[in-house]
Amino acid sequence: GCNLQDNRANLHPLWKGEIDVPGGSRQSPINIRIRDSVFHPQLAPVHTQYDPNTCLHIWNNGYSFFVEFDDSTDKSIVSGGPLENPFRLKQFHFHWGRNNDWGSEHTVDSRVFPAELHLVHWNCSKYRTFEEAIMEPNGLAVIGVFLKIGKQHEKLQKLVDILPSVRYKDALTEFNYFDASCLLPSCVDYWTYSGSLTTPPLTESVTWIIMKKPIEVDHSQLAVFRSLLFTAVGEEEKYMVDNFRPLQPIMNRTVHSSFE
Ligand SMILES: COc1ccc(CNS(=O)(=O)c2ccc(S(N)(=O)=O)s2)cc1
Ligand SMILES: [Zn+2]
Repeated sequence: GCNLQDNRANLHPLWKGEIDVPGGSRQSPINIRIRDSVFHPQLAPVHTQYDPNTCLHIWNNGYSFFVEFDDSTDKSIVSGGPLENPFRLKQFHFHWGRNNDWGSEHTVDSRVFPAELHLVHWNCSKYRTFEEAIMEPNGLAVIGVFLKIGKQHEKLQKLVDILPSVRYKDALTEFNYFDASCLLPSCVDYWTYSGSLTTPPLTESVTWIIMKKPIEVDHSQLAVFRSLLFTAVGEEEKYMVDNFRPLQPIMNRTVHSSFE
């Protein structure tokens, strides 16, 4: 968006606070302009090795629902691509809209998708804990995967079926044996750039890896996402929808692609 947008536009409906980080030079999400991306032949495929037994639980944190993993060992990691060393999987979550016309955080040549998956990993070679890593410039690696409406995603259904048990903010339920690699597209092509968390604390600590190809889910699966609530038990119910951050200026960043 242009800089002339009035500052009301920068008050997020969800967080009620400023969502521009003063002095932020590498904020996310961004619009990926394919013709401006630079092919980097040295960018190897990203390699994920996820152990389904490291899956712990699922919880509603009031922004999205998070599936959290045991990150006390190197059992579930991502490596290769733009990463100098392996990063441990901490959690994955999604962003989606109130309808199928929008919902993703990143866009590709201004194309919006109905939802976007984020697989969050932290640099266990350089930092001791996830909480430490989120404050550091190369502390996190987040794989972004676009969702489009199509055939039912069979492996996702196990997750969709349990969502009613985390309908309210702060609800948590046990969730084990889930292989997160089933959420990755078969095509290995991706874009990568330096950015930030898209929710508070908005720290500029993320190496983003955005997969070129979306995965398909059917409309009824996404409809269940929209049945979740931002609000806790007893509060006036607000449906968890439109939990995406507006596009941020690219500033002087280059998006690299792993493909020509
Ligand atoms: C002090 O402890 C903590 C622990 C965790 C957080 C934020 N949670 S988080 O790091 O998992 C993410 C937030 C936003 C993400 S996105 N949409 O960019 O992938 S990931 C804050 C403070
Ligand atoms: Zn996210």
